[in-house]
Amino acid sequence: MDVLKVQASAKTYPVYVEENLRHHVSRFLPSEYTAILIITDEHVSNCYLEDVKQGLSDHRVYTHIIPAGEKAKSIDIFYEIHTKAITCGLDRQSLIIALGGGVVGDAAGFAAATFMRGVGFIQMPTTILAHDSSVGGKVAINHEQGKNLIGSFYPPDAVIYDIQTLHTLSKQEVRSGYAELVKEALLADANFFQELMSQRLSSLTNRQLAEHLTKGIRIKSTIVEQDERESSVRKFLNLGHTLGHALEAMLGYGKWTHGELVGIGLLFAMRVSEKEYATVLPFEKLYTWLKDNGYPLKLPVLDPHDILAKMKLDKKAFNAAVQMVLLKDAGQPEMAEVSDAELLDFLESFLEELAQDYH
Ligand SMILES: NC(=O)c1ccc[n+]([C@@H]2O[C@H](COP(=O)([O-])OP(=O)(O)OC[C@H]3O[C@@H](n4cnc5c(N)ncnc54)[C@H](O)[C@@H]3O)[C@@H](O)[C@H]2O)c1
Ligand SMILES: O=C(O)C(=O)C[C@@H](O)[C@H](O)[C@H](O)COP(=O)(O)O
Ligand SMILES: [Zn+2]
Repeated sequence: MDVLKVQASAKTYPVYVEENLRHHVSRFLPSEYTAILIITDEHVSNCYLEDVKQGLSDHRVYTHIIPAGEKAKSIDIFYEIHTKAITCGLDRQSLIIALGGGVVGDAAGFAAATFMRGVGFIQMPTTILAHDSSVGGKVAINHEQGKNLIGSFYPPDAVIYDIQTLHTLSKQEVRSGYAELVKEALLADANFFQELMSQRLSSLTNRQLAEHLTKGIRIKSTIVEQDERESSVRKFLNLGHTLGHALEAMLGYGKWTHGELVGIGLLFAMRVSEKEYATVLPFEKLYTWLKDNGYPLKLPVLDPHDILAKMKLDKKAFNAAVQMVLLKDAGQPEMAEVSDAELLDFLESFLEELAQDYH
């Protein structure tokens, strides 16, 4: 089995990646817990909750099912998880397991970080995208006005990634997850980027998927180990997110997937980079790959001023100035401050380019 180790300041935690792990979770628990509360969503619970519970039959186990989708990263659901934890009698030696995609991981993780000021937490990702969200310790819920504005850094005790669960994902969710893999490739591994650009998502084999996920997790863990709390290089993992997050908040949480909008954000970051560094990036290659693989690229009509206002809520902003992750080349990210006037120009021409369908 592939077992990676991630070194955080508070602990080193294992990331297990293999098929069928959900049936044997007890084997992978890193310590004794007094009780376990599994948080999952309404889709994942139908497919996998029973399997996980059976593998934990030697423990006192409770479950709580939250709505599927981005709307569950809300203060109401967060409060609901706390209420459930209190009702079930969880104590400081108890464990919260997040069984699901990034939404469950982020919301349950933030509840675990705050319940009694922190209880045990294990990530059991069930989406491709969650190879990214389950590693690194970022946990959060959304504010109506902006993504992940209420959150914490709270590394898990372990990540148990049963990649057999990925077989039930919809095509849209496969696309969403691959956008984060493309982001990681663009940041750190130009060969991996080329490999992904020659991959049709509809013809992925299990082996290819496992290899891509392992490469993505390695890139992510290498970065977060250097800068857990995002004071320097971790900012690079936000490539494509300054615009992506702004659009998620503007278009209504959950209408588009996180990865779909990160895909558009990557294109925008490339265009800004090309202008800032007078360079040529593989914009056309990425655009064509996104299009060929069915990513939606047509945005509704949006006012660049409104987008800019949302971009300023980005957590990387400094003194009200937008800081973007740009690329000097594939594998060479840089942070740069981009002025409001420049951004308005870039946004206007980018939105026009997308509206004209580029080709
Ligand atoms: N914390 C981080 O570092 C980090 C990193 C990247 C993204 N995120 C966050 O992750 C979230 C997106 O995560 P996501 O894309 O996993 O979305 P998600 O959790 O909403 O899952 C997507 C959909 O797939 C369903 N689903 C999940 N697993 C399934 C399975 N195995 N089979 C069938 N259906 C399944 C879910 O019910 C949901 O409807 C966003 O909120 C984003 O901000 C966080
Ligand atoms: O782990 C990170 O750091 C990331 O930026 C990964 C992103 O893919 C992820 O979407 C993250 O939640 C964004 O963080 P935020 O701090 O911009 O909310
Ligand atoms: Zn992301």
